Amino acid sequence: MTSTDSDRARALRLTPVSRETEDRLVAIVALLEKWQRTINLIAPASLPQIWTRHIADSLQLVPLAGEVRRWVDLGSGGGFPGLVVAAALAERDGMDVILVESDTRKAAFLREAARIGELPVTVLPARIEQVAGQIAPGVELVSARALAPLPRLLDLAYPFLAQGARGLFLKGQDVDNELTETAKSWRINARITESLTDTSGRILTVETAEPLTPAL
Ligand SMILES: C[S@@+](CC[C@H](N)C(=O)[O-])C[C@H]1O[C@@H](n2cnc3c(N)ncnc32)[C@H](O)[C@@H]1O
Repeated sequence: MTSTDSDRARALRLTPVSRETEDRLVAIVALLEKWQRTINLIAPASLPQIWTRHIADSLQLVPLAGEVRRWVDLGSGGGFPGLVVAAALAERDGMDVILVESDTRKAAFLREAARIGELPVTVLPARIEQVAGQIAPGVELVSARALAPLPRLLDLAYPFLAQGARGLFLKGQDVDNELTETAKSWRINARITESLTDTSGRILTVETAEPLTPAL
C-alpha cells in the first residue's frame, strides 16, 4: 500500500462515501494531480495527503448542510470544498453547486473536473462581488475555505445570507478571535464545531448575520 492509498483509506474512514462517489473522487484526484504540474491548485506539500487534507476536509460539510439543493462555494480554487461536495451529492435530484472562482485557469480546471465526473456543477469564472447579487436568489447554503478573514468573508457571503442561506465556513483554530473581531461590525448567530480531519480546524456554521448599522 502506498502512502496515498493509506491516506485515502484514512480519509474514507473519517468521511465514508458510496462506491460511486469514491469513483468520482478518484477521477477528480487524478485530474488534479495532472493539472497540478502546471497550475498550483493546492499547496504542493499537501499533495501526498490530498485525501485527508482536502477531500475529507470538504466531505465533512455534507452532513452539516442538510437537504439543500442550491449550494454556492466562494473562491473554490482547486475545488475545495465545492467540487467535492458536488461529487458526494451528484445523485440528489435538482442539485446545483455553483463554484465562483476568479482565477480563469483554476475555473478551467473546475469545469473540466465537473465534465469528466458528470457533476451537478455550474462554474462562474468571476469575482464574487460581481455575481453574488444575481445568483443569490434561491441559494440555500454558502460555503468557503481559506478565502478571507471572517469580517471580509461575511461581506462576500452577505448577499446569500441576507436571502436566507446558511453559511458553512472551514476555518482555523483562530476562529474565536475572528468572531470577537466580527462582533464589532456584525450581529452574528453562529456555532463552531471541531474539524474531523484536522485537530486545529474549525467549522463555523452561520445561521444569520446582519451588519450593525453605524451610529449616526
Ligand atoms: C487560498 S485559495 C483557497 C481555494 C480553496 N477554497 C481551498 O481551500 O483549497 C482562495 C481562492 O479564492 C479565489 N478568490 C479570491 N478572492 C476572490 C473573489 N473576490 N472572487 C472570486 N474568487 C476569489 C482565489 O483565486 C483562490 O483560488
